[in-house]
Amino acid sequence: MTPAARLSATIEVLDDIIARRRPAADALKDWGLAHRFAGSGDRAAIGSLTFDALRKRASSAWIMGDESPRAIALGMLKRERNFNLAAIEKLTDGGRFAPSPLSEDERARLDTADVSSAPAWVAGDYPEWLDPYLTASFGDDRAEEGAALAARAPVDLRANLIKSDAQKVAAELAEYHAQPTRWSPTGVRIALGSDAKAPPLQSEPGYLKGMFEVQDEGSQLAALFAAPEGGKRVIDLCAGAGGKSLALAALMHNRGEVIATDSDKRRLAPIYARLERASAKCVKVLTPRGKTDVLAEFDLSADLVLVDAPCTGSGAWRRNPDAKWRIRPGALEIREREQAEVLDRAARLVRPGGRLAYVTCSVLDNENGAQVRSFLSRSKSFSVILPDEVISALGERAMVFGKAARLSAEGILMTPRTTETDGFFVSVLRREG
Ligand SMILES: C[S@@+](CC[C@H](N)C(=O)[O-])C[C@H]1O[C@@H](n2cnc3c(N)ncnc32)[C@H](O)[C@@H]1O
Repeated sequence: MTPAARLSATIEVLDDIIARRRPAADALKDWGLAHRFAGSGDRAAIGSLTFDALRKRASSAWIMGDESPRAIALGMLKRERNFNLAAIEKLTDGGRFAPSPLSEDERARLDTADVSSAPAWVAGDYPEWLDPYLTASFGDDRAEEGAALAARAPVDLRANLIKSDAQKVAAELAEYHAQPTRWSPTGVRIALGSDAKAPPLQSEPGYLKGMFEVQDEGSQLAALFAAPEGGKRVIDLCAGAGGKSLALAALMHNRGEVIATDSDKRRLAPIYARLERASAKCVKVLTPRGKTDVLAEFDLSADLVLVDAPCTGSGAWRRNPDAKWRIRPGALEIREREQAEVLDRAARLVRPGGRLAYVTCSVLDNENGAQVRSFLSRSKSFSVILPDEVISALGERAMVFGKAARLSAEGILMTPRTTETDGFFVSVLRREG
């Protein structure tokens, strides 16, 4: 396909996503099924154009004065891909399979419009209704924080300490210019090229041998800040596909036990293959069984309970940009209720003197600081471990990290703008002994 035909396809896919409120992955899959002539390179290119357009949806529509899929795609070429007017005209020359030529108005806007006078939710590319929530988290910095959440994310890997380390993984992936990350001692980062194409890492021998997993640096830091100790009992209450369980097991050097469970057995299913590949032998998976409490025997027994809570995922908008336009106020309320429930369940499992680490990949205070404050008002035997103490797990990097991240009375907030990670909140609480 020509670049112009790929742009036409992107507009078609965006139309499906926006008009029918469909998840981007479903719309892209259906487009591929209906256009079997498109090769894998075409699909990847259309996918990255679509995700770029979704990242910059509000600001692209703003500069074009139009919210149509065509306007969003054209605006994105200017905002995200830095195409000048001549380059965009070349893609819209009206040729076979190309989008129709630019109108006078489109030409003028692509030439001169910018977001300098736009409201914060436009400059920060997030839904208008979330503006008060992001103001609560970031105040006057919300447009810049939003813009950083609307940028592309690099690919982050976590070296599996059971089999390897960050230096070895970076050397193994030298062809992709992999570099150790700034904060996480287990992190390795690969920057994306200008076309946003990710390297096929899951076919790498090092991946197949369990040397590394794909995991954002912020998620790695959340596991590190939870400070699991070898030889102890750790419960990963919301284990999902096991990203944190694997990181915890590696930090514990496979000593002690990590009990991984989740309320949804379908989400847990991929954990088995991942544990096997990583040789994470200290992880025991407990599959939920109807109404039976599979953790009943563990009350007051855990040295550490990790709650990687169900959340809006607003901290991961860089990786999942259609989620930010699909989220609704009702969904935020549901997540808040689930978070409170899971925190209360976790509290019952923590032994006296043990710890509870509460983690979200959200930047909304309702899901973070407010949730912790509300938990503390219900659970008088817990108190927050000061963030300065928690981040000391970073050793000599802690001081600089403490200046970059937002530390509050409840915990630590990382964001793409401040720590160059996904948005993650971590609060570590101790039960009195
Ligand atoms: C953020 S995801 C977990 C991601 C996972 N820890 C990882 O690192 O890959 C949140 C998980 O919480 C689970 N969940 C939601 N409510 C729960 C509850 N009441 N008890 C246990 N798990 C719950 C969801 O099924 C989901 O898998």
